[in-house]
Amino acid sequence: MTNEILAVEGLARHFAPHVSVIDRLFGTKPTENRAVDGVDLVLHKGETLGLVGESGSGKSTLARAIVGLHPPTAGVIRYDGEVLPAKRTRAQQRAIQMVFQDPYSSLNPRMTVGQMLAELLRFHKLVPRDKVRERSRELMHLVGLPERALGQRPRQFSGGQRQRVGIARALALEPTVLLADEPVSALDVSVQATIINLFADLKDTLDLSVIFVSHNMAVVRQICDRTAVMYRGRIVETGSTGTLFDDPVHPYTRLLTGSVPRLVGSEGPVRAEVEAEDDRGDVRQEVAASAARDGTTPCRFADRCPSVVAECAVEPPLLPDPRDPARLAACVHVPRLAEVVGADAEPGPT
Ligand SMILES: Nc1ncnc2c1ncn2[C@@H]1O[C@H](COP(=O)(O)OP(=O)(O)OP(=O)(O)O)[C@@H](O)[C@H]1O
Repeated sequence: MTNEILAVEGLARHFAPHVSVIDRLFGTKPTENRAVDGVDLVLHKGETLGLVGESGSGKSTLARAIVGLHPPTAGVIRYDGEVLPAKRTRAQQRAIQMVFQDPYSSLNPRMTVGQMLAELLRFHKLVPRDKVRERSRELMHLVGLPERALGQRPRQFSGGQRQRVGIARALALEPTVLLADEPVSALDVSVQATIINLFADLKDTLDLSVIFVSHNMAVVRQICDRTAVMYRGRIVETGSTGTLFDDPVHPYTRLLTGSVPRLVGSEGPVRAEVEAEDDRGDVRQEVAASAARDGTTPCRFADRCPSVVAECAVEPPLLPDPRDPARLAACVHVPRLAEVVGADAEPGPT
């Protein structure tokens, strides 16, 4: 008996390299972009899992792969225990839906909201034809928009209202898993809270399981049960949100979480970009030299890590079993850090 709704196993998504004029001139071979490079992750039923990391760490690519927009280079995605095939059935497509950062670019500007919803409901045969209007009205009610919104086009809405339309469109397909990719980062701060609250309400009302991708640590801290930290295509730490934020063990997580105000719901500036203090240049050079000499791959964070040591010339293994409820971190320091922070294991979500 498992309470997992989604599991990602060894997932990779690499992009072909961009060959520049300089590469052509000098005959150099650019390397492929390993945007997602061996991710193991589980999402439990009814849980909100935060996915954090700075820009370019691969969060959106991972989310898009899960929803089926990017075919994986390697690995599998399981939904309710079943491996999802390359070509998903309509029911499998419906089960995992995404809410995008910029709803404007994902909505057809020429169609009214009513037309968009009717098209989806009819295509997926979710309600009898004569019930389409009624279901559309229900969806407006669910996302807090008036029924008259059905007659309006995307440009007639404010940013927050457009995001509500984007959410209604995702919900029209009756998903059980919702991936929200930076759903509030394009909105005014005053509107962000209302959309966050809407997500929390919908999750409870509709019994959804949610992956919430965000730069905004304060929001993640507020709404996510567990959090996974991504760095250069890999998950470097996972744990229950409270523990991970209060006692981060991976140096990257420490920087990421330390760079934001502790106050939940704070409207202060939040930075996801982190810079390590550069006082370990000699060690970094030593790590790079020894990796080159021995043909090893250094830890991906070694070139920025404030805790870098000689052992970082060898990349730490991927996180162990993501089903382990204990907090996990892929770092050579973690056994030592874990000793310092005390008992590390904690019960997983039920
Ligand atoms: N379609 C694509 N083709 C080529 N490279 C891509 C594509 N999509 C993403 N990438 C690259 O993959 C890497 C990860 O990007 P991704 O958008 O997944 O990161 P992210 O963590 O979501 O960043 P952000 O928070 O800024 O959206 C980046 O180097 C990006 O340039």
